[in-house]
Amino acid sequence: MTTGPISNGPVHDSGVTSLESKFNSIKLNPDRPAYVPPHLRNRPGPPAGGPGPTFAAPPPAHAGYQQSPTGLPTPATTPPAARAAYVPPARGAFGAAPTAAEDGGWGGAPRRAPEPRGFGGAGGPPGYGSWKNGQHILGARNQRLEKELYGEDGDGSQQTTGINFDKYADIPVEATGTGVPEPVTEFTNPPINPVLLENIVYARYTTPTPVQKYSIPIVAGGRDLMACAQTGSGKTGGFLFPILSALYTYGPVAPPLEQNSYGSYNSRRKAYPTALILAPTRELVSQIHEEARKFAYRSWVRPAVVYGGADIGSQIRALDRGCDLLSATPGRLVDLIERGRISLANVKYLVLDEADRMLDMGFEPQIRRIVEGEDMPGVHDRQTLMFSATFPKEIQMLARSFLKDYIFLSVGRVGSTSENITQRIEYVDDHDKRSLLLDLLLAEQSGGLVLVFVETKRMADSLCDFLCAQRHNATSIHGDRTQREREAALHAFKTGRAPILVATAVAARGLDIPHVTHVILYDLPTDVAEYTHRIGRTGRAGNTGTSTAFFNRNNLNIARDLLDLLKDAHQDVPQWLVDISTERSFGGGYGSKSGRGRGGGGGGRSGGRDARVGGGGFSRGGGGGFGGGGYGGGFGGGGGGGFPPPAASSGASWW
Ligand SMILES: Nc1ncnc2c1ncn2[C@@H]1O[C@H](COP(=O)(O)OP(=O)(O)OP(=O)(O)O)[C@@H](O)[C@H]1O
Repeated sequence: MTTGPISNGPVHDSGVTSLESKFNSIKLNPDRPAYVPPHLRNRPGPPAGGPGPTFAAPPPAHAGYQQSPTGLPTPATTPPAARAAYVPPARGAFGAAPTAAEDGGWGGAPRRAPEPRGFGGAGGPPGYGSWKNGQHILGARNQRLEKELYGEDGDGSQQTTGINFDKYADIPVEATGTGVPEPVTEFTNPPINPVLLENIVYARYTTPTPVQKYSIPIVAGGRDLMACAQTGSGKTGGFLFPILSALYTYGPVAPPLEQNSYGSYNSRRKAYPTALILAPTRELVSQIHEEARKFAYRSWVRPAVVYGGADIGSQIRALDRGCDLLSATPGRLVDLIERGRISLANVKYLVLDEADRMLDMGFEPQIRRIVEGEDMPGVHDRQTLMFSATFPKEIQMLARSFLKDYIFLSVGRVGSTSENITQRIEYVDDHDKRSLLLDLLLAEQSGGLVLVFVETKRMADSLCDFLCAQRHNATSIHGDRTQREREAALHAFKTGRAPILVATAVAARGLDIPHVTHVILYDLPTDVAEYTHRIGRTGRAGNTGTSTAFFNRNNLNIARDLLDLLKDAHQDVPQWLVDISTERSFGGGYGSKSGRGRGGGGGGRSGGRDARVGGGGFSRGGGGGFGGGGYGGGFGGGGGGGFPPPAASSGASWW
């Protein structure tokens, strides 16, 4: 290597001097009414005092709660008797308890809930339940399916919680908005439906993470939610748990009349999901779908998934087998809506996962079309939930049009990274990056998987080729690879056949891959929020991990935000980064991507604070601009320099 990287260690004079000379030539220029849940709105007749839905007695096959031969934990939380005639408790935030959700009960006499799809009720295949005559009929246990969904103890297929999992409890949480309910402290009934509790036990979750503790009662109380919580801290459960719990309690919603006018489905059957989860990448929606399958086990709810690049015919056939909770990428969803295969008329729960990404320039028009331009119920007739680890203020402001009187939840310090990740920043010029990468791979001791992020598809290919030529088992994932190739690459990586994955931003968000111990940012993104998501592929669920970011003069625009983020996460900060950032601060010029800079939108780095709350608490020199205190402030002022979404995110093709 001709120029060694500058390490994070103590900075010697010579290092500073050489850096100064490096940068010398650089010009730094740059009392609410009782709540009626969405399911129950527009129902004729008051449900007051009516009996709640009952769970049918479980079939004998699983009544005894035998120890599963798969070695899965045996649910001890819910004795069978409790499930046999479960009546949901009166819930503070809800109005009267709902009546039994009998067939036809949702929308008045002419509407009729569909018969349990395909499976014929209690006699359905093991593992799949149904809803009949207002009763939730659990499917029998299915050992093969349990093994598939939950893995076996120690088989490495599932993310296990790490030594720092309990420390999540110490993370400060801020919930703002009106009438924030008390968080739950445990997975218990109430408020969680017993069917879901069993599946949570199968998944070996013992304690809810902070975002789950808050989201469960918030969503159960009928509220909209914007939740900002660190990467790997359980946001998926944060939306799946309360939604599935409600679906198990209240049962299916009858499709509109058009569907049933002939008493049976015609050949062009339409899916009417009750819950819709939108996420930016195919791999992420697949992952969410797999999580949904885990927690929908034995219930009446049929999760489904649609995403681009895969055979649409088989996705349509899968929709025909049931689609109550749909995970989708926006493009394929629009396609299926246009083909008349999916209607959003029954959507009661809308989730935007990675919401800031879903609402940036690349996706926002599609999202707006799906939410406002099709047949989805309006904002007051559905619950809308948004989740991300980062939430720039400008995106929060944009998001408001999709939400009603929402609660903003912030888990952890301002848009912060998890302290479970040891973050290193190395100064390295472009021509030395390959050499440093090889050094890092050689020094890799953990035996874990290494994820290497690059900025372009071409770079992903060429770096992967280079690593293979250097006898490293590497593979790559990016937007120019076919879906089959992408899936094969991910599989090879997960199983350790190719323990190095070179990826573009397509793998930056949401992916939860066990045993990723090191994330290397070979190229730094232009935006610190993206940095947060990329390094967040390690250090998940209380596990520890390391990230190494390669920094050079091309990354000056991110220097100050990076510095602040490292400090917030109590990381070692290289002195040269402090120097560069200081120089930048006084030199003026480089616009901050985050809105944290001068004249910024009054926001935190990645927007970990409720944009409705004025005062710009996390703003540095920011203009406030959101009403200056209290709620409901206007969206005036703000100044420039806030958060222009990264140019790169104006479309998906770059990844
Ligand atoms: N209560 C829990 N107990 C144990 N493990 C959990 C719990 N909740 C979630 N997990 C596990 O933690 C891991 C991370 O969860 P998840 O993928 O939902 O994180 P996330 O917050 O959505 O991350 P990202 O911001 O990257 O999307 C997953 O493997 C999940 O199975």
